Amino acid sequence: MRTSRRPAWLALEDGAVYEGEAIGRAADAWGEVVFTTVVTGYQEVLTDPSYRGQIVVFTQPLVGNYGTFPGALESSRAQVNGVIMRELCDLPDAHPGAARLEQWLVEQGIPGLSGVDTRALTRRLRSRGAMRGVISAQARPARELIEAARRVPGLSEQPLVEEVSAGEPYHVGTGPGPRVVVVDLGVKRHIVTHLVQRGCRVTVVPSRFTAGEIRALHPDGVVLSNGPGDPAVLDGPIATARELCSSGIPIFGICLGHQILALALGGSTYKLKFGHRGGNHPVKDLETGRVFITTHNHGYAVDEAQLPPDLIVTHRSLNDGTVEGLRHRSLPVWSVQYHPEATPGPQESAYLFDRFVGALRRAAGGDGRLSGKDESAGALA
Ligand SMILES: NC(=O)CC[C@H](N)C(=O)O
Repeated sequence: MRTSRRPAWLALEDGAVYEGEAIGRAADAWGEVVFTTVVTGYQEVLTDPSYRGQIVVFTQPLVGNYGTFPGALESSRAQVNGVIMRELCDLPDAHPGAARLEQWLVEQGIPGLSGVDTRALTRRLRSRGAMRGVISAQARPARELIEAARRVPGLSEQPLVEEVSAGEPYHVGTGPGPRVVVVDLGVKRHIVTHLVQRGCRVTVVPSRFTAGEIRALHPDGVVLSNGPGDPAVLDGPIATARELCSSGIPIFGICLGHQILALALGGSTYKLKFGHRGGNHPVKDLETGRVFITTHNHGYAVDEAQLPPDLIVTHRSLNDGTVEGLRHRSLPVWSVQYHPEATPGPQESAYLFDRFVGALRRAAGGDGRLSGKDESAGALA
């Protein structure tokens, strides 16, 4: 059972203040306050590096009810700046092999609030947009907290990708399949797992790696990973992606990687009002007509009105029409804005990994090298 019950507050930059109980690490936190509609998978959300710089509100009212597990981690540690929920639900004592969420939050150094009216908070974030905010368990005048929220740096002003990217390259998988370099902009573990499960030998490289350093690894294909923050400020990865595209290497961009590809090829991105975060977003694959229920975590999107003529929209959100997938007309370059690895969420978009790895296999199986031409583009389309 939880023993301490300390009041704590969330203040938003628009002047709203919500009261709850302090959970997790006893410390103040700040960040962009966003909500996710996932029902399960709270630990995957909290360890997803794309949430770096953000305080995450769960709309699901009960969080913690199946504990925490090492297998649910999307990176080596919790990445969010803070967490807000309606009820921190105690794990039943009899639950085998699991640890309590609150203890895990303390160990991971994540401050949070429970007991918050998350329906009212979510409605506010939906109507006014994602906002900067602070969490504090220190009794202070509301005005001070609101002013602190207004001083929180924006996502574009923080070196978030550098903070979460691997320091050094590492290898995963010894399979006989294609060699894939994953550019770690804040990669979720399950992206690598999906590649390894399909026989790939994966090398994960830091975001600072240049196109030349990546090509020196002789990859059959490159994955540009998900990651935190504003894609438009990432000059280094954008330049790397541009050079890789022109070299004809097959590339699959996921979420931040999708945005980087669009920017590298002459497109632009914009910030969504409150973003897409959840495990229940309908997306239509425009080339097959099928609709998938998908996992999302993005606050930015590719601007369809500014799309260069070489990029074709392949997937679209059925909630708000945003671009959710792209491919290049002639280069073997594909991307999706959402998360085919899911975790948490429905697994039905894993077909995108099949298509990518299948395209790499076919290209390598022909004349032994990758052509980079229409055949593989068609295979993934
Ligand atoms: N999951 C991601 O890769 C997120 C991409 C980007 N940081 C966004 O918020 O849109």
